Amino acid sequence: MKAAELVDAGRFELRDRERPAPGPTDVLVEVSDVGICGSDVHWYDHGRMGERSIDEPLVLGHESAGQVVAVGRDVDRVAVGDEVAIEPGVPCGHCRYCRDGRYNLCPDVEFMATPGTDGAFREYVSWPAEFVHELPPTVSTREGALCEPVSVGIQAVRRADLDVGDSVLVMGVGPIGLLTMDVARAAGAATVAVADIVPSKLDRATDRGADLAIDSRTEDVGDTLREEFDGGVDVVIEATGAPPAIEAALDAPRPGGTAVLVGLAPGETVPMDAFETVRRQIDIRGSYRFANTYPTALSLLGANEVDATGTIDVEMPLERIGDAFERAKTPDVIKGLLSVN
Ligand SMILES: NC(=O)c1ccc[n+]([C@@H]2O[C@H](COP(=O)([O-])OP(=O)(O)OC[C@H]3O[C@@H](n4cnc5c(N)ncnc54)[C@H](O)[C@@H]3O)[C@@H](O)[C@H]2O)c1
Ligand SMILES: C[C@@H](O)[C@H](N)C(=O)O
Repeated sequence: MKAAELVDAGRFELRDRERPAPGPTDVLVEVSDVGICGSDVHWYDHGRMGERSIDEPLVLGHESAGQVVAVGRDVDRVAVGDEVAIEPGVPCGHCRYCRDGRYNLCPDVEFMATPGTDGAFREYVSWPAEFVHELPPTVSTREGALCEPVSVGIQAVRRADLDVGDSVLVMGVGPIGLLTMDVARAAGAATVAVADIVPSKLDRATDRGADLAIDSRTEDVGDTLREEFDGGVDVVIEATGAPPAIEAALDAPRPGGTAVLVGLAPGETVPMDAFETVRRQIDIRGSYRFANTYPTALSLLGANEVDATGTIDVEMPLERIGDAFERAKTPDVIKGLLSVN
């Protein structure tokens, strides 16, 4: 089979590899679509992520879907011919976090496209059957691949304890922010505001139904929201990872409101007005990856509550992976997708 290996920063090579054989509890998936995530682009640009580097060639891609072409002898959840979304993180299954259902916090999770666990930019993936999810007939494999970023949004909205009728600010409308906006709406948000520093992104969010778009280069997000929403919004979801935006996000909830931090800012510290956080009794919560979200993502996609394919701006075959990554890096592009088979 063909596999796109990242062999060095900025350099993919398409190589022949042995097609994997599924173990007794695995399925073999013929991969059809794989999204390009910001973390893939980071690996591509730098060849490393924090302390970890690509000492061996690494196959990127953790937003994937395809068709089951073989199943292990103990598998009965899915069958040959089923189209499935592949959930990229396989936790240990027995630590305290796995046991209480928060398997996104498992310290021994094997997550696709990180050193030691190849991702899905290849023709076939063998994966535990427990972590593939059959697509309903109304969900395409292109949408199935994007269950992953939709899941990040579902996790964030759940962490926010968002209530019907809430007002929400989504800070940053890249793929995670845009999809989170849809999920928040589906969860009952009455009003969704967005903030970004790129006008085309704000326009895109407005086209997708944002009620208020704030250019945070020229406006103070907290002040604008306090004015528009009688003291601030109920829920803020931070989806930039940019320290100034995180700082602004912490200032935006109304008294008694919640700020959920999704954006990753490795190694950064962000000032927080501790007095105001206490006085306004703000809940600040982190939201990391996702657990038990794929069935919900599939329901939302099947019901057209989330427009995942509307985020795809660049679509290329696996052979053009380098071009696709270069295009995915440009600020006007929301999501890149590679067609594999
Ligand atoms: N917590 C998790 O599990 C998880 C999962 C996936 C992604 N992430 C993180 O979420 C963040 C968003 O992911 P993405 O793929 O959408 O990223 P992205 O870079 O495509 O989008 C970020 C958006 O934030 C905007 N932005 C940047 N600086 C800003 C500022 N100062 N004020 C307002 N807007 C600003 C950008 O213009 C862009 O539209 C990233 O930090 C990513 O690493 C976290
Ligand atoms: C969750 C996933 O999308 C994120 N990029 C990660 O690697 O953690």
